[in-house]
Amino acid sequence: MRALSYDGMIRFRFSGRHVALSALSWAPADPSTLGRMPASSFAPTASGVRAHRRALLDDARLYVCTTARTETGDLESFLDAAYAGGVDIIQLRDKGLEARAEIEALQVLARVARRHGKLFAVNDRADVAALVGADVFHVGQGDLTTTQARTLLGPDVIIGRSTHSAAQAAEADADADLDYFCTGPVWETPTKPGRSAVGLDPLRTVSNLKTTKPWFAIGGIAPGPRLREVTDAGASRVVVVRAVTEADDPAAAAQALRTQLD
Ligand SMILES: Cc1ncc(COP(=O)(O)OP(=O)(O)O)c(N)n1
Ligand SMILES: Cc1ncsc1CCOP(=O)(O)O
Ligand SMILES: [Mg+2]
Repeated sequence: MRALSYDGMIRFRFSGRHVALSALSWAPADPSTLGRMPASSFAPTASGVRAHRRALLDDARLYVCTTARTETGDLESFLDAAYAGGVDIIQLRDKGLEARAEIEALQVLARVARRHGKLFAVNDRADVAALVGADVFHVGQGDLTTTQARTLLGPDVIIGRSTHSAAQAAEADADADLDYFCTGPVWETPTKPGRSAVGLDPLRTVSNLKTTKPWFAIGGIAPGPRLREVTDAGASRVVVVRAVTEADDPAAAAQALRTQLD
């Protein structure tokens, strides 16, 4: 592996292929300070990368998480269809993948996202997010702290967190190093077994908080009455899994959700 400096970015060459680490124009932290860096240590770079990603996040309405679709072998065509149908952000969320397979699937996702001028996200693993130059990194309540994630990824990566109550959402909104948060699961879902539904009330509360950050409702959302309940409760952005990943026509499913959200 060879590191090359390039226009303020660092590219690593893996067996002839380049992976851009677009977030790495910041000074790496002293490992002894890991977990104790103040938010102000992470001034955005002058690259414009963060501003561009933030602008795309601010406009985002529809966020999809997908597996690597190993059984069907149609990851690239699925991603193309989902973005073409109006999905703004796609996250690879495949708990069964080992790191190398995850990186390979993310390289496909990165390529398709670039083709569409959209954002792509990595779940849970900051090392993987750094290696693939992720636009977005998502953490749950028990994952890395925001400070730990920022220390590893730098200022340009969009960071989001799952919340399961209005109190956690308020805390996320007040976290200077977080860019967005998600609240749910609104309904119980087989996609996140063991996580109880929070219902619509937290959405109403969060909506009344007049939060400063973009936030998404998640969990059991589908086009039609369920999405209407969510928007009536005050959410204007949603994350879905099955509604798009299990659709016969993912582009049409995404379009149906987008039309209802816009
Ligand atoms: C966009 C988005 N929202 C919520 C989650 C769930 O994150 P988490 O609670 O950490 O659960 P896992 O996905 O890690 O099982 C997410 N991944 N993405
Ligand atoms: C990852 C995650 N976290 C909370 S709910 C959920 C899954 C939502 O999946 P679906 O849209 O299929 O109900
Ligand atoms: Mg997680």
